[in-house]
Amino acid sequence: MVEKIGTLITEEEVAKRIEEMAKEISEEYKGRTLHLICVLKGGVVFMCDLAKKISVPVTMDFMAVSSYGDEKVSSGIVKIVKDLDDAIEGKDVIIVEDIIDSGRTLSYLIQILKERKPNTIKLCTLLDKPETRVVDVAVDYVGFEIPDKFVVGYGLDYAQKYRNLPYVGIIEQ
Ligand SMILES: O=P(O)(O)OC[C@H]1O[C@H](OP(=O)(O)OP(=O)(O)O)[C@H](O)[C@@H]1O
Ligand code: HPA
Ligand SMILES: [Mg+2]
Repeated sequence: MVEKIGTLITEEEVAKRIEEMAKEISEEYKGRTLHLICVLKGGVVFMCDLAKKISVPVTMDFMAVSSYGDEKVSSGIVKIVKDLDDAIEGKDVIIVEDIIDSGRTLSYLIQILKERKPNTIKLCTLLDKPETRVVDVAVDYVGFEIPDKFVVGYGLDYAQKYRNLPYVGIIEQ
């Protein structure tokens, strides 16, 4: 089935906002090395574009979690599919996500990663859907607040499709 996709945030708007976020992060982490943790798969497109605009030294690691499967509603269970390769003890970490929706994924991740004793740990997400929050999470960097709509593109999927769209879209039923 081919869904019809409407545009919510254009490619240009995303690029502009990512530049602003990268500038803010670069200023805050001046003189330090920043360890970016990408939450796969959704976070990968955003993290690549964000990292390219950050001016302080950056290292990267990747973690894969899954709670949505092929559905539009979270199963409520966050499953680690791939853990980090490297220790984060003493590092200045930012967890990079495509979206915070119920909050379950980031709340779970921050909890388990704090136990590994990073020097600092912050959260960064391209999209935030505040209306659908089930678990409270303090996010440090937010690209855009969006309404309660299932979105795709820029890393976000529906049944694994549409991650490569260069903009954020909404599936029109
Ligand atoms: O705030 P939440 O309700 O937890 O939703 C946000 C999470 O859900 C999606 O990932 P998903 O589990 O679908 O895996 P994916 O990144 O591989 O698509 C998205 O990429 C976030 O990681
Ligand atoms: O709106 C969404 N779209 C795609 N994946 C998601 N995972 C949580 N919310 C969403
Ligand atoms: Mg997903």
